[in-house]
Amino acid sequence: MASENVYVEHCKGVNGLDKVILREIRGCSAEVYLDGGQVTSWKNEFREQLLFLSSKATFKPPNAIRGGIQICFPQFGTIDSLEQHGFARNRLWSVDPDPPPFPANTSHRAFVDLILRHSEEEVKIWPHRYECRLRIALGPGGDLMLTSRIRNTNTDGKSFTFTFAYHTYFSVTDISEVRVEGLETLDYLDNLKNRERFTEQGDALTFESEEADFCVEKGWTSRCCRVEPLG
Ligand SMILES: O=P(O)(O)OC[C@H]1O[C@@H](O)[C@H](O)[C@@H](O)[C@@H]1O
Repeated sequence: MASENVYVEHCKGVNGLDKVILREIRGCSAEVYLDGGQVTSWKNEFREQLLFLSSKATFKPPNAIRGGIQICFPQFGTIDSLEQHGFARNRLWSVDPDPPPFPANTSHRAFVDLILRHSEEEVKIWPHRYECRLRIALGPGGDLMLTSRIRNTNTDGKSFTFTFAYHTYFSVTDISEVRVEGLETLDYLDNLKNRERFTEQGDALTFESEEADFCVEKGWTSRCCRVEPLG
């Protein structure tokens, strides 16, 4: 094991890409690729996989890894002129060797802090300098926490706007049993119907088939949902 402790292991994953494995004593774990700063696996104490990772995921940078939790920054979806979901998911993040400590009252030992900074090449397509920090922590009970912080490092004091998303692919065995609560009665844009606007009328979002792709709008945030068959 090429690791420094049992909670955090730095090793190589598919195609020799750098990967970090987080483990907690009850058996839960998470895997994070530095490519995309992406969580690709999250298992509970029974070693059950909670995230979906496509069998078609190529693990060939700079292509985004299809599945897990993709980081969409500085643009979510096609809201603006950049490529869909921005470029952070195509970039190689680095590990912060000296991360700020957790607040004293927590007992987190399985965590990794990642950093992504602008590249001069990127500034040509998105003219801003930034530092994006992402802390991925696996709690003692197996809960997974992602905390992100974006810092504007433009030297000319220019502000910028961005959109951000944790684009999460959950693994579900029977889509007809899934209910998403808290978003009902909101408008949604159906991507399978040319982004036509509808209002969900039920007491929860449910899915009638494995073909669904929509974006729910709530205030200044939007949540997208796409259902695809395993594979
Ligand atoms: O294929 P991409 O760029 O990784 O995007 C994945 C999905 O992202 C979702 O946000 C969209 O609603 C889907 O339409 C899209 O397929």
